[in-house]
Amino acid sequence: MELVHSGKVREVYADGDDLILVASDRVSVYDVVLPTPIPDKGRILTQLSLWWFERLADIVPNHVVSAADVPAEWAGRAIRCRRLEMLPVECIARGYLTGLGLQEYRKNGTVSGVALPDGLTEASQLPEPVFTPTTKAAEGHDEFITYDEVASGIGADTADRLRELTLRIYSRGAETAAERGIVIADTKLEFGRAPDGTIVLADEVLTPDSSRFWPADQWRPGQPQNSLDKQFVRDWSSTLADWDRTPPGPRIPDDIVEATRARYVECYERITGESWR
Ligand SMILES: CCOC(=O)Cn1cc(-c2ncnc(N)c2C#N)cn1
Repeated sequence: MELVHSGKVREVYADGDDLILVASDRVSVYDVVLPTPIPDKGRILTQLSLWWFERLADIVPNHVVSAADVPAEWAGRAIRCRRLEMLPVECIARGYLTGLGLQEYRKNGTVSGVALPDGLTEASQLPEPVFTPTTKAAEGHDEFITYDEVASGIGADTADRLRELTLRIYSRGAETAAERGIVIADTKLEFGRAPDGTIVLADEVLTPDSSRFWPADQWRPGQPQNSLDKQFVRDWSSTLADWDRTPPGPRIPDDIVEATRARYVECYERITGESWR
């Protein structure tokens, strides 16, 4: 099995015509992968992705071949996927304004070329979810691109399909999560094209690594929101006077590791309604 990509929190292997996506227990904050694993994080987020893939199958086909037919050492945290021709667009849907989207809005009043109402602030809910695609930058941060730039790159029909699918998947996810007391503020999806031209949902879907998960009962527009999953690590890391937020970063204390693991279990249990075994 050949390693074809090693990311911050995931590896991708080639196995014949398939790929194996392997989620690690690594956690990344402020774009730095910290050296201490969060036990079960990879398994929890993989099982959450699989739960969403199943429930989104009426909207879009997905790349999952098998969650069982993977090497034993990766059991539960790897997915065998069909190899697609990946579309070079990070398909982001935003229901709330924060992060780079808020920065863009404060500069231009738009995000990815989409005009937004005046007077929005940190964590404002948008009148309706917005498709704000970015490029897949090889290095550094992804760059916002407009819908027209997407269309000129991959064709208007495909761009339209990606926007429609991204917004429908986000809305389904956000509505489902809201019923469970979780705000999914935004999410990043990736799609590929199957040999017959079908657009297929790939990558991971609606996880706390690909999306912002906020506790709904603490939502207060006008201030940065607590991350449901990463806040303990963020708060702890911000108390470190002697860490300049460059790799490798300091070891995470046991209590923060355990509290963070518990939050990933909570995300899984609240979204799926199933207890984590
Ligand atoms: C240099 C960047 O490399 C990666 O991101 C690796 N990567 C490839 C894929 C992928 N390639 C085909 N078919 C797929 N189904 C998928 C998925 N998911 C995902 N990440």
